[in-house]
Amino acid sequence: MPHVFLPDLRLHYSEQGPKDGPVLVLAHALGADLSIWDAVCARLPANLRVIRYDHRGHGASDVPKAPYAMGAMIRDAEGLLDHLKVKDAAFCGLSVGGLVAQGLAVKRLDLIRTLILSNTAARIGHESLWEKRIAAAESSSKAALVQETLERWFPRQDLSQPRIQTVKAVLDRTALDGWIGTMHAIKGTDFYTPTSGLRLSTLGIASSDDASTPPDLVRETAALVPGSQFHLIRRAGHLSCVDQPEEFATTVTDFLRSTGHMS
Ligand SMILES: O=C(O)CC1=CCC(=O)O1
Repeated sequence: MPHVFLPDLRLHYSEQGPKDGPVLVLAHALGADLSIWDAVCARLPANLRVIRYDHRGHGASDVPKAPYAMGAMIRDAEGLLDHLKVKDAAFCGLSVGGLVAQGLAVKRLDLIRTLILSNTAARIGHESLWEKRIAAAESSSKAALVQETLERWFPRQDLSQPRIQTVKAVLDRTALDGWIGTMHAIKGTDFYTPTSGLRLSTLGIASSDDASTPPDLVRETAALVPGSQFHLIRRAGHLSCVDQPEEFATTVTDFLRSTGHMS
């Protein structure tokens, strides 16, 4: 799988579809990696060029020492798209990936033509929440961090289900520096004002059982961008792309067709 060599780290990414196809970029959640999109990617139209990447500190990207800044995470996405000479992409970010999506759209509107904000918000949680989570991650075991994350992301679900065990294996592999470093980036991020200034086609996707970024929060975030659309996925928790990949892929595809991003 390829890496792009950015000034301060190597970023891992993958591509599928024709090089001259309309581009969809997928950015994953905290502690995860690009594999959380596997089931969605298998259901996307073949004429899309789909680019996924691992945030710094995650997957097969390099793991700088914590803490990270949101500005650095946005620069990573910017560096990847510049390296691939991509313009006018649709950018779909889930949770912290959605923060990167908003920040990149604000910074480089030439790169992003269409925004998909999945299970995310202009601000995710309060500083005190992230301080508590960082302190807990620093003092307790990695197993405890993974377990409480799974319980929060997949509420009332049997965690032994194969698709959840696959996510668990990813979380188990994620470096603690990557996880904690990214929590610091989320803690300091509030995009309410910059996102309110965005003018581009935008879709918010929320899940009925997402306690981390509840439907009303996602709806309010998408509504910061005039003319935005909103879709609620039922029977899904924070990782809507894992819980309901068919509906996720259909929702994204229908939206991209409705905006003229793809045929
Ligand atoms: O861990 C959570 O509850 C939610 C979350 C925040 C950022 C992210 O990617 O997931």
